Amino acid sequence: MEWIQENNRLKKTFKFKDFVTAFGFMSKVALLAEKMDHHPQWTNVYNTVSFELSTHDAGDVVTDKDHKLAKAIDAAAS
Ligand SMILES: C[C@H](O)[C@H](O)[C@H]1CNC2=NC(N)=NC(=O)C2=N1
Repeated sequence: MEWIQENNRLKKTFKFKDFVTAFGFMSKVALLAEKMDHHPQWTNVYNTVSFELSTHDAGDVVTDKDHKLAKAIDAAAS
């Protein structure tokens, strides 16, 4: 699955083999989000992590910052 843009959100869901692997990925994303000063809206259920990215400061729309974070998230997952 790729990132899809709908309702002013950039969305993607990642599935891992188990919770520990999913949480390891989330730890990486937390650090890179902090470094980028751009933070995802996300949910985690067991081995699944879902993102809905938008830029609150820009009025909750998708900006270049979200596209950059999406790329970094993909890199963290691979
Ligand atoms: C003060 C701080 O730089 C801002 O509040 C940053 C933090 N992280 C953020 N994350 C997201 N997703 N959108 C923002 O507008 C945003 N703003």
